[in-house]
Amino acid sequence: MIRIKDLTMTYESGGACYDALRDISLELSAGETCAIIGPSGCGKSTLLKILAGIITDFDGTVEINGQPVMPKQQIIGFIPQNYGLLPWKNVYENIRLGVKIKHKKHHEQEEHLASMVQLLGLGGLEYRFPGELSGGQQQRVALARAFLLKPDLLLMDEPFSALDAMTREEIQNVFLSVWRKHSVSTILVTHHMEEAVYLGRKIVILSAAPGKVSKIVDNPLFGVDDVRNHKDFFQLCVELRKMIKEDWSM
Ligand SMILES: Nc1ncnc2c1ncn2[C@@H]1O[C@H](COP(=O)(O)OP(=O)(O)OP(=O)(O)O)[C@@H](O)[C@H]1O
Repeated sequence: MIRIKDLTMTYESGGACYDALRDISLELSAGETCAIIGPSGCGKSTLLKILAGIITDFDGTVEINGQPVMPKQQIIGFIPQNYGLLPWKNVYENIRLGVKIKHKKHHEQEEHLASMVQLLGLGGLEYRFPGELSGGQQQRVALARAFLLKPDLLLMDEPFSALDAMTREEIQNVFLSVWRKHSVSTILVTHHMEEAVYLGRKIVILSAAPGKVSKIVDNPLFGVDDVRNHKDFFQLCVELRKMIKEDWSM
């Protein structure tokens, strides 16, 4: 379980202090997915960095399975906005990196790695370096790395943003099928309402800066077969957009 209670995070820059996040409280059951949506600059990436253990200076409580965030002991998969690939390592090496760092048994991973490469459409690119890949291909490498790790918590910062519409839908489906197999607790940041409704069992709407929780929606459509073609899916997206428009204009 992920538990965030009264979280406030303040940045200091050029002698000025400002809150990036204020009084955030949120709970996520083990194996749940949560989509976070909020206006630019409201602190979404900051929240993920706190959960990843990259930012440690904050007020309030953040726990993963009853423990404070301890990246050395917990397996946390984090896909940042710039994908976090090492430019001097090829696709295979980048994908392996996470499990290598976590000292997982290597031979067990090899088969899994090969199927992940195929699943994410990276076949034939294994020996290319990140600088020789498109943005969408780099994003898929980052996804493969995170999926292979089978983390306790998966954090994704706009993970599908560089993909064209068709590939995006395909990879969202890949994500869901991997998630169904492993039930990884996942928090993803997105700017796309359809993506939030498709992938988030819970949808958290943050207000404009400093980010506060303005609404938590338990998504009744999460996991419904072929939901993108349901009229309820369109309806929920429209309702949430309306809610956001009112909230963000306040
Ligand atoms: N290292 C930093 N030092 C000072 N201020 C920062 C730092 N990182 C982010 N900020 C500021 O904190 C606020 C929240 O930033 P953050 O990147 O978390 O927002 P975001 O919601 O992810 O934005 P976007 O949707 O545009 O990616 C912004 O005002 C940003 O300028």
